[in-house]
Amino acid sequence: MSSDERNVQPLQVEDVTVRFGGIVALDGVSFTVEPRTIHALIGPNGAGKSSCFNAITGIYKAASGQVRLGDTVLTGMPPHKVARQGIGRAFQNLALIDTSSVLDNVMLGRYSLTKGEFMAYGLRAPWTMQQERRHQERAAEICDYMGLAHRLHTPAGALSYGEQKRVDLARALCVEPTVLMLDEPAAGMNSSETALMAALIHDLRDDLGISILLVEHDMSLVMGIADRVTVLDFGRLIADDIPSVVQRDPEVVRAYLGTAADADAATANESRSDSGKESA
Ligand SMILES: Nc1ncnc2c1ncn2[C@@H]1O[C@H](COP(=O)(O)OP(=O)(O)OP(=O)(O)O)[C@@H](O)[C@H]1O
Repeated sequence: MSSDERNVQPLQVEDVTVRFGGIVALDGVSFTVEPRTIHALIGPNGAGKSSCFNAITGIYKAASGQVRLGDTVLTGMPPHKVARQGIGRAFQNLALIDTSSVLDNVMLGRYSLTKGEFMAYGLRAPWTMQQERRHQERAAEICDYMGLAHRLHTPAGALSYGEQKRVDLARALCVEPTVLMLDEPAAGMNSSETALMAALIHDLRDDLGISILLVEHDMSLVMGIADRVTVLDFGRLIADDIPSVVQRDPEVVRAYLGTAADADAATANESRSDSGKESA
């Protein structure tokens, strides 16, 4: 699957705040995903990464601020319209239909592009049949690129975890994205599977010439492939730079080590109180 010279625009997150009642999940966050870069969004648990992804894709409503793709304001659009602007998203928790074939699962990704044509499909107008064939051919081409050509008609539930991850990615690619958003692509993978995923993300960027925004907890993956890293902590942006600078940023080190130190302290406290119980 070669690059089709997509017009890739910067994705700009501008002063975005997301609230849930009294909780500020995202607090005036701004950063830019430059065209054709691999951009990582990291932070400890509860930092606001998923809220940021959901605000970009229209699942959460921002209390203030806006998200733009080039000159197009995405804020306020429903998720399927955001997808139609060229924002593809793969999910951490695979949401595949186990009993449907790989091709049918991937075709679901085409929905946002074909929305509005379904009435005509129902009436089986000749031009819609041609359209559907074209969509299926494109979905099959994307599956081929993802190494799934021999699995097109296999039920998704019969695939290995690694293959299912690739089906989910193929589905995200079906909206012909200029920005591909990946939510913990290496979650649940061992080190060799993670290395393969890193190579795949690199190839996607290079072959398609698209931008990639990923949330990932695996720091070796992030630092190995990202051109730029944005770090969130308690909903605030604490760093936004190239990986080598972010790694040495004292506030980032504190955010991560602080979490680890707190966890150690909590464990130590628990074992202290447990031993206290035993001796009581
Ligand atoms: N739908 C929701 N309703 C209420 N609070 C929410 C909701 N979604 C997120 N939050 C809260 O917003 C804050 C940020 O959560 P978010 O899931 O965005 O963080 P995260 O960085 O993605 O965390 P993790 O790495 O654990 O997935 C947390 O305090 C969380 O409890």
